[in-house]
Amino acid sequence: MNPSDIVWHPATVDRSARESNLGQRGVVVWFTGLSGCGKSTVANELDSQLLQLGRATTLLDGDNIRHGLCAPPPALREEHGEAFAERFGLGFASIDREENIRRIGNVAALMASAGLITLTAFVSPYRKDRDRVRKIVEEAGKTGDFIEVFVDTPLDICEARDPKGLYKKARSGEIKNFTGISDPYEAPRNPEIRLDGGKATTPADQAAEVLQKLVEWKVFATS
Ligand SMILES: Nc1ncnc2c1ncn2[C@@H]1O[C@H](COP(=O)(O)OS(=O)(=O)O)[C@@H](OP(=O)(O)O)[C@H]1O
Ligand SMILES: Nc1ncnc2c1ncn2[C@@H]1O[C@H](COP(=O)(O)OP(=O)(O)O)[C@@H](O)[C@H]1O
Repeated sequence: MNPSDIVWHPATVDRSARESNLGQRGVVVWFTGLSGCGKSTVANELDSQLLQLGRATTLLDGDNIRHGLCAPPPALREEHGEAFAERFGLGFASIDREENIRRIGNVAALMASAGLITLTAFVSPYRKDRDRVRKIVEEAGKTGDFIEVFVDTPLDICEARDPKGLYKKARSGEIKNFTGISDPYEAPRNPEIRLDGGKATTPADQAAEVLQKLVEWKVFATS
């Protein structure tokens, strides 16, 4: 197949019309960090705070997306067969994570193009993968549309929390390629926002810190 046979069709209703209808800019707020660092909790809290302010949002959470769009091979086998499951199912090898983030990065960019404040919560451990999403989102919109939020909670705190018992399994070798234990986490060098999970702050305060930046950066105005 020749890629040039697939031709972009310009939309009749453009992004700026959608954004002005909603009274906000479409952006991607990309939470990244170790398992258990607080990504989902803070992103959900931010989602609630934004809803209270009447903002149009959506939230894409790694755990949930891996139940559908990025399901693992065993979840696809019965419905689609072995070959399909092996080809399209995703685990946690670096190439699988790359495809996970590529798929979800494109989905997030589409949602931001629809004018939504798009919150995402993925471990997304590789800098290159996150930087690719930044590029996709900014090419679909403009510089400033991708807001990387590093939830910087030390590994020992994440491991002590271990809400799903995954660190315990990773330590015993039952789970392979576990981020922070047997797989790398490449911390962002210049995130737009860094939340210090090493100090005693509530998820509500952390979410409020992000919210304040969104207002400061004129994603929307508060009345
Ligand atoms: N090997 C390994 N490494 C990291 N995480 C693992 C692994 N196996 C399962 N889990 C669970 O899957 C959640 C991470 O999924 P993501 O899609 O966010 O991962 S990634 O961005 O593709 O790296 C992650 O969710 P969170 O704990 O919410 O971060 C874990 O619950
Ligand atoms: N700021 C915080 N202070 C204390 N505990 C927190 C904080 N943020 C999250 N938690 C707790 O840490 C655990 C892991 O949070 P979660 O949002 O599931 O992390 P992640 O999505 O990064 O895996 C949960 O039990 C949650 O209640």
